[in-house]
Amino acid sequence: MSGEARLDWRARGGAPLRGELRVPGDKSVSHRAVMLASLADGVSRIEGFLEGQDARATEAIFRRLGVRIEAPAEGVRIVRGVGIDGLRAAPGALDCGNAGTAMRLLAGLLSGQAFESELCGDVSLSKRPMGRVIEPLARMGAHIHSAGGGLPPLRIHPSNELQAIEFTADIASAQVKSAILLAGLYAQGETVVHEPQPTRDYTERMLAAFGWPIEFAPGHARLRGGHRLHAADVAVPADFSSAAFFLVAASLVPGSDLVLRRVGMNPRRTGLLPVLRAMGADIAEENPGEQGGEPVADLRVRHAPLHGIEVPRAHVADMIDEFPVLFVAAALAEGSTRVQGAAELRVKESDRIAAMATGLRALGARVDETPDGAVIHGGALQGGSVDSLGDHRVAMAFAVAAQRVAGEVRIGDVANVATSFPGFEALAGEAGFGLAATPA
Ligand SMILES: O=C(O)C1=C[C@@H](OP(=O)(O)O)[C@@H](O)[C@H](O)C1
Ligand SMILES: C=C(OP(=O)(O)O)C(=O)O
Repeated sequence: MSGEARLDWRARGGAPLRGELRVPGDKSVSHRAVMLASLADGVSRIEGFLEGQDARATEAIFRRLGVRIEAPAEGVRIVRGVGIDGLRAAPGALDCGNAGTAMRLLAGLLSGQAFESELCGDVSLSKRPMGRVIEPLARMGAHIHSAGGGLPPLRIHPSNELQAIEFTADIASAQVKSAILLAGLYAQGETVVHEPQPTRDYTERMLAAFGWPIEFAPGHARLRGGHRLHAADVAVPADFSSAAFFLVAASLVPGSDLVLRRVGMNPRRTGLLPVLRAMGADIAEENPGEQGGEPVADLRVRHAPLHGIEVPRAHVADMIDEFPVLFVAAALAEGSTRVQGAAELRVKESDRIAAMATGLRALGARVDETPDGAVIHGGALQGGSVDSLGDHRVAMAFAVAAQRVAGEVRIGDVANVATSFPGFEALAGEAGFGLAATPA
């Protein structure tokens, strides 16, 4: 989060990736579990909670808003819900750290409260667009003021009563959809959201699990205000987006054979799988099951030569956080890979198209950037220095690239990996990565 010492990595090819591992809990599910458990009547237990800075930022905010949350063991939270109208004002700004999900979902949820609040974030979050939630929430009657140009910090003034809207989104964003649905809990009438492409549906699924009447199908959701949430236990699956780094690394490193245990397989998250398979990857889904209402499976990945493809636009929203590591797979594949329809990557924790293109070029790759994607020409990479720009997924993607590089890759500004994947270095090292932290 903001203010932490800068850290770099030195990464180089290690051993083939072998064995079994379990990546930490899903970030999207962890944020939502704390939010809904806090607003529920009764005591909820969350297991598999992500002990990463993003999810902990949300947890800390709800504590400040008057919710008692105990942490009896790693990954476990006992949340004593205060009821749908039980939050109380907190003095000073509520710090969302690096988490866009926290800020956008809270903008919706706090719009429905009878008190004023302020949301702030770190340097990266302070550059991310909030107009996409401010504008529809204003149509519902919310009063949100941004510091300027739709950027954080956001000051949310109480409004007398929110009115439901029917909203047709022009960007595929689960955060925008969720902000509107959470405001809709407090609105008069029926709130409806239509999306240009279906996005992750955790808010909808979890509202249903906490007993709020909601109708949803891919690309559409509708609910009415005026109900109550009932405490529920949440078992958070392992985060597919964290597993993705190992799926690509094991595909790339000869001799690898790795099993990733109990990975969340919500179809709105697994778009990378058909794309990697179309590139030649050997990934098997074993022991399919269900955990906390979400599909899960063990993923067994073995080394296989990859070749370039045109990434179908239809998969973009379902793999939106996996593009940094997909760029790495493409740079080490045979032939070229084209990514289109992914302009959203430019407004994540960094401009992920520019960050990946610049870093891959520093390692000798040819990458042609376009406004909404890139053409990545595959080949061999060499050692060099890259800057993650403080973006956790860019940092981990380059650690993956280094496993197939002749020479050392120095990766700058990696402390934010702890936002989504605490313990990445240790887990990656156990699996066979050559990776060491070094003070910058
Ligand atoms: O709703 C969520 O939990 C998220 C939605 C996505 O963002 P957008 O809604 O901005 O696409 C994703 O990139 C982010 O990591 C988590
Ligand atoms: C975009 C991401 O998260 P957020 O928007 O919550 O910062 C991410 O984790 O890749």
